[in-house]
Amino acid sequence: MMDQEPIIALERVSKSFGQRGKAVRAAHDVSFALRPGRTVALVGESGSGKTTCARLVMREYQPDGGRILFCGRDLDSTGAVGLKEYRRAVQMIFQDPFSSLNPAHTVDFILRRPLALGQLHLKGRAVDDTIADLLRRVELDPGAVTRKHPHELSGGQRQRINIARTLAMGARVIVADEPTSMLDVSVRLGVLNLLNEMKRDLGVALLYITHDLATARYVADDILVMYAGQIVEWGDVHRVLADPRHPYTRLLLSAVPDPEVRFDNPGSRLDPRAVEAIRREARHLQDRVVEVGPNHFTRHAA
Ligand SMILES: Nc1ncnc2c1ncn2[C@@H]1O[C@H](COP(=O)(O)OP(=O)(O)OP(=O)(O)O)[C@@H](O)[C@H]1O
Repeated sequence: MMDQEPIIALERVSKSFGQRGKAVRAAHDVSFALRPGRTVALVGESGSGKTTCARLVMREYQPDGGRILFCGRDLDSTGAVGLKEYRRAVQMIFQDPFSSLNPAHTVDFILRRPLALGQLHLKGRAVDDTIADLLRRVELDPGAVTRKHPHELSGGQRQRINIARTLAMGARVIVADEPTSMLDVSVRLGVLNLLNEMKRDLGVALLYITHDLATARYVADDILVMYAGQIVEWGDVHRVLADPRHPYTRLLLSAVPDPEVRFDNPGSRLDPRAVEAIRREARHLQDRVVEVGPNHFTRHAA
C-alpha cells in the first residue's frame, strides 16, 4: 500500500539556543513526516530535544536551518494565508489539562469560540449541534458538561475537552506532549484510546511526545528516538522496541521500569557504570543514525 502524502514534513531542521560558543543544539538535522491516520512517537530522556521539536512543528520557534513542508509546500513560501491555514490545521494538547483551559469560561464557550473563528458557515442551532457532536465524540455527555467550568471537571474530562477543542479548530495534525502524564492512572488509557480513534476515524496525524515507551508502543505506528538533539533511530514502533539497534534506544528500554527518572540519576536504579558505558557508546554513534523497518521519513542514514 502506498503511503499517504505527509501533511507536515520536517527536512533537516535545526534549532540552537544561546550564543555562539555556548550554544545548545536543541534540535540538529531533524527530519520526519506526519501522515494522515498515522501516529509518530517522539521519545527520549529529559533534555533530548522533544519539546523543541514540538515547538518547531507548532511554529512557535523558527528553525535556524532546514525547512518545514506543509502539504508539500515550503511553509516559508506560503505567505500569511498559508501560515494561517497551518496554524488552524496544527493543534497542540498539553501535558497539564488544568492550566490549558481558561477557568473563567464554560465548556460551551471553550468550544464555541474556535467554531465561530474557523467554521463561519455554522449558524445558530448548527453550532449547538456541532458542540454536542464534538462532546459525544470525546465520550462526554453534552447535557452534563456543556455549562460547566473547567474546575468542575476531572483531569481526564478536561483533557477530553482539550481534544474536542483541537477538533473544533479543524485540526489535521495534533501534537500531544505527554498528554496523560498528569492524569490519574485509571483514566490514562481512555485518553490514549481517544487519540487512537481520532487517528483512525478522522485521519488525524499525531505527533505523540513522551519518555514512556509503554504508551508509545500503545499509540504509535512509528517511533523516533531522540538523543542530544538528534534522531538516532526510527522505524516501525514494534520493530524498534523489539530489536533496538542504537545503544541509546537500548538504554531507554533498560530504564523502562522508572521512566520518570533520568538515567544518570542515582534513583534510576541502573548500574552507573553500565549507564556510562552505554552513554559512551551512544556518543560515539551519535552521528550514525539507525533506521529500522520501512522508511516513513525523508532522511536517510548517514
Ligand atoms: N528556550 C530555550 N532557551 C535555552 N535553552 C533551551 C530552550 N529550550 C530548550 N533549551 C535547551 O535545549 C535542550 C532540549 O530541551 P527540550 O526542552 O527540547 O528537551 P525535552 O526532551 O523536551 O525535555 P523535557 O522532557 O524535560 O521537556 C535542553 O538542553 C534545554 O535546556
